[in-house]
Amino acid sequence: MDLVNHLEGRLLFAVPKKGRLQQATLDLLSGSDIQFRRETRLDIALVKNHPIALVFLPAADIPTFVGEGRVDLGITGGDQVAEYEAHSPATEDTGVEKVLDLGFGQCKLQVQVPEKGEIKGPEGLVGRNVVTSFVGLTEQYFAGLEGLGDKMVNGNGDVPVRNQLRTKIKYVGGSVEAACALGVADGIVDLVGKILEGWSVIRGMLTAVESGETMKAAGLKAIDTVVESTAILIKSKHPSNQKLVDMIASRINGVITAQKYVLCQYNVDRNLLETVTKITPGKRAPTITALEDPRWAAISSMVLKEKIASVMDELTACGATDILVLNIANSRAG
Ligand SMILES: Nc1ncnc2c1ncn2[C@@H]1O[C@H](COP(=O)(O)OP(=O)(O)OP(=O)(O)O)[C@@H](O)[C@H]1O
Ligand SMILES: O=P(O)(O)OC[C@H]1O[C@H](OP(=O)(O)OP(=O)(O)O)[C@H](O)[C@@H]1O
Repeated sequence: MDLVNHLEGRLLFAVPKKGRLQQATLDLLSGSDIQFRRETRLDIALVKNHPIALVFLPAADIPTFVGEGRVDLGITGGDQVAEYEAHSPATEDTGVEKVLDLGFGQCKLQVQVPEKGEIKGPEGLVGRNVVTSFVGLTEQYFAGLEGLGDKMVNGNGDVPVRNQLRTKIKYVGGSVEAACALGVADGIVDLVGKILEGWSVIRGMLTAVESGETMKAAGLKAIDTVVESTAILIKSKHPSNQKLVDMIASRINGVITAQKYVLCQYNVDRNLLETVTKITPGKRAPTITALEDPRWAAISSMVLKEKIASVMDELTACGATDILVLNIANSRAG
């Protein structure tokens, strides 16, 4: 099939073609009932049930395609958007707009140095060699450290900040963590992932901790954070079909909300209504239904998944009974 001729009239939606964000993105599309079949080796897939074409691109390239208005919508890391913005400042027609934070792909872009080396803080890297895949953000960061922060304008004959920096910043496309051991760098600026740790009894919620496995394995330690990131849905300044963009954003938001919340149902003596509704206030307000026994009421309320165990403990302690927790398949909120 000549795919290019089938793109006419379709909203172009860029999704990561590989890597850490791909599976969660595909799960979101499936939860949003965006149906497609991707032919082997093809980076464009036509959506069967909407006038949309998915374009599979490297996460790092998605902000450029969206920012230049070649693609209407995209899912990528907030770090990639920040990097794009560091070297391509937005104009009236170019640049990306953030639509939704998607919550997955949590990571931090950090300054790292050899654990056993002499450099203790980021100032120790000024004037030295730094290797990264995020050149724009790293230049901005060291410009700040070197006191060049307010001279970052490239136009009007100003010397680009890159040429004024004393720190030498070099680009590599991957395996950044090897640069110090190989003698190419004194320090690096690289991503450190976050993983869900599990239930914290102390905090009464699910907690995420830094993974840092790659960093530790390479004998490095983090000495500062340049940017924190999660996956985001972005759109171009003038999308070809704003109505469709709104529909997709609303569907994706529904899936994310459904993943974050559970529905908690229980019965309670009406005298306790004021107390228990403070424990389960819901997103807007809890639903209170009358029971056959006029002294009792049934309550139904959305509760953050990460808090449900402590909420159930509190409800039980207050005298609520028949507490049920149900998963939410999908949702739409106002
Ligand atoms: N360890 C990690 N934990 C969580 N999220 C990460 C991690 N590493 C990267 N990410 C997120 O995923 C995005 C894509 O990174 P990833 O390395 O998977 O891309 P890729 O397209 O496979 O690139 P490459 O070929 O350079 O590895 C990053 O921009 C970041 O937002
Ligand atoms: O904190 P961790 O969970 O160990 O993850 C961090 C690593 O993940 C990313 O690399 P990736 O594995 O995508 O490969 P790359 O080095 O080729 O970019 C990043 O660049 C780090 O090297």
